[in-house]
Amino acid sequence: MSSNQLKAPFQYEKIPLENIAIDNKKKAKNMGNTLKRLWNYLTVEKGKLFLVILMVTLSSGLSLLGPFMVGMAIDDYIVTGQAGGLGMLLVGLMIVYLFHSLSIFLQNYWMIGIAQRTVYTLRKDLFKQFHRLPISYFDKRQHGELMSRLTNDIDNVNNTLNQSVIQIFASVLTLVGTIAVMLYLSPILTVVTMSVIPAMFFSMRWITKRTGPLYKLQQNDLGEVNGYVEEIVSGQHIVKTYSQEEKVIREFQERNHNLQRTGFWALTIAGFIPKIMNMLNFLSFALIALVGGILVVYDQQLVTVGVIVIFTEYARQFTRPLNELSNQFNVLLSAIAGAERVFQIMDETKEESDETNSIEVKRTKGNIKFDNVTFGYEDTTILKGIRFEARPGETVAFVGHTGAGKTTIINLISRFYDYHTGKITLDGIDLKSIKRSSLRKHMAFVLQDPFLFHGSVRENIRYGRLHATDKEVENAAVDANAHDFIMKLSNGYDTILDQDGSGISQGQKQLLTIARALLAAPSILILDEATSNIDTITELKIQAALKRLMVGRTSFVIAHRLNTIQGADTIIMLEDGKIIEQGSHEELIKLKGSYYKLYKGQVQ
Ligand SMILES: Nc1ncnc2c1ncn2[C@@H]1O[C@H](COP(=O)(O)OP(=O)(O)OP(=O)(O)O)[C@@H](O)[C@H]1O
Repeated sequence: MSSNQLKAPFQYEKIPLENIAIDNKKKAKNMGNTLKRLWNYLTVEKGKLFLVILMVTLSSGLSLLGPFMVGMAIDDYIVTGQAGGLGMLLVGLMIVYLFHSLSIFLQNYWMIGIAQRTVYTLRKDLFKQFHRLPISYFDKRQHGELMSRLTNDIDNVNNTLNQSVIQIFASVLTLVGTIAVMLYLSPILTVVTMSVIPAMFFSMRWITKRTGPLYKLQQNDLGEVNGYVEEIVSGQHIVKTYSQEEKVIREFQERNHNLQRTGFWALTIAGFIPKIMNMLNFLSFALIALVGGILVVYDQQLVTVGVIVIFTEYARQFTRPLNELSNQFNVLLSAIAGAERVFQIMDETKEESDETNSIEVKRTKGNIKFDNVTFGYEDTTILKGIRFEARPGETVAFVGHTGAGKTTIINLISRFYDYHTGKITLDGIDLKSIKRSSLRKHMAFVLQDPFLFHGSVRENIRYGRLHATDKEVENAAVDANAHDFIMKLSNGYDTILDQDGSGISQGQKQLLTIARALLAAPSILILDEATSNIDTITELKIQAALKRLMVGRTSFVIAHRLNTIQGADTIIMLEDGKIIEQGSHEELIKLKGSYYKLYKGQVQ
C-alpha cells in the first residue's frame, strides 16, 4: 500500500455549498413539524416545564434589575456626592444576584431532568419502532447506520434539550426586557444600540443558511462512518481471509474524510458567529459612548452618566442573547437534523398492521399450500406460478441454483414478505388473514448462520420458549445431541456465550439452535442448509437431532447437498423462480431431468 493512499486529507477543499439542494419551503415545513413533535415529547412534563419557564423569567428579570441598580447608584449617590444610601443598594444588589444564581441553578436542574426523560422516551419509541418495521426495511439498510440514529442522533437531541431550550427562552426574554427598559430610559440611545441589528441579522442569515444543511450532511456522514465500521467489525474474518485490509482502510478513509470535511465546514462557518457578534458589540459600545457623551455634555436632562453606564451594560446584555440565540440556533439546527432522522424512522411504514379481523391460530396441523403464487421484492417478479402442498408432518425440500428463489419461498411462508397474486394457505386459511405473530408462534427456524445472543447457554436455548423449566431446557439439549458438549463447557448450562457465540464451534452453535427449536415445539419447521461447513461427526449428530426434530412436524428444508434430503416427501426443483420438477427423490431420479443431473453431479 502506498503511504499516499492513507494520507490524511489535510487539505480542506471547499464543499460546493450550492450543490446542497435546499428546497427552502419544504425545509421550513419539515423543521416546523420536527419541532412540533419534539415539543409534544417535552410537554409530557408540563408541571416541570412550567417551573423552568418561571425560573427563566425570574433570572431574566433579575439580570435586568442589576445594571439598573448600578445606574441608580451612580446618578443618585455618586454623582450627587450623597454616598449614604450606597450600603443599602449594595445589599440589594447582592440579594438580586443571589436569587439570580439560585433561579439559574433550579432551571438547569429541572431542565436536565426533563431532557433525560424526554430522550429516554424517544429512545424507547425508536427501539420499539425497530421491531415494528418489516424485514425488508433492514434488508435494504446498513445496520450501523440505523444504530447511529439510536445513539448519535438522539444524543444530539439530548445535548440540545439540556442547554438550548433554556438559553433560547432566556435570550428571548432578556432581549425583550432589555429593549423595553432601554426605551424607557432613552429612546435615542436605544436607537443607537439597536443600529447594529441589521448587520447582525444579515450575517446570521448568511451563516445559518449554510450551516443548516451542513449539520444534516454531517449527521448523514457520521451515520455512514458508523454503518461502515459496524459492517467491517462484523466481517473481520472475511476481511482478513481475503487480505482486504488496504481496501477497507481506504474505503473507511473516504467516509472519514467526508465526515471531517463536513464537520470542518459546519464548525468553521458556525464559528464566525461569535466573532461577528463581538465585533458588532464593540461597535455599539463605541457608538453609545460617543452619542451618550455628546448628549450628556449638551443636555443633562436628556441623558445622565448613570444611564450611559446602564446602556453600556445593557448593550452587552442585548448582544449576548442575540449571540446566544445565534449559537443556540446552530446547536438547535443540528439537533433538529438529528430529530428529523429519528422521526424519519418512526414514520416508516410499519410491518403492515395485521387486519383487525385477522385470525389468531391457536392450533395448526401444519398444512401449507401454495396455489399459483407470484411474488417480487421490487418491480421484478421473482417467483412465478408456484404450486405445491406440504401436508401435515411432511418434509418438503427446495433445491436449485443460487438465486432460484428458495429463500424467497421461505420468506413468504413466514410472512416476512407477503405474496402478490395466487394464494398461500395454512390449514385452508389464507396466510394473509392470519396474525403474523400467531403464525410465527407455530414456526421454528434453524438457519445456515445460527444466531446466538450474549447470555448463558440456558438462556439461549430458552429463547425458544421463555417459560420452559430448566429440566425442559436440558431435555431439549439432550434430544439435540448438545448436552454432552454443554457439560464440557466451563460452567455447563450457565456458561456465558459471547454475542453470536464466538466461544463455541459452528456445529455446536447449530446444535444449540436445534435445541432451541425443539423446545419451541412448533408444528412448522424451517431448516436452511443446517448442515454445511461442519465436520463429519458433528454432522452426524446434527442429522440425528434434526431427524428427531422433524418427526410429526411439517418441515421445509433448503439444502444444496442432495444426500441430506433424499428422504423428503417432496423435492421441489426451482429454476429462475419457477418449479421445473416436483416429486420424491426416486420419482425425480426416474425422470432423468435437471434434478437427476444435479444429483449425478454431486455423487460423482
Ligand atoms: N431482499 C431482497 N430484495 C430484493 N431482491 C432480493 C431480496 N432477496 C433476494 N432477492 C432476489 O431474489 C432472487 C431469489 O433469491 P433467493 O434468496 O430466494 O434465492 P435462493 O434460491 O435462496 O439463493 P441461495 O441458494 O443463493 O440462497 C435473487 O435474484 C435475489 O437477488
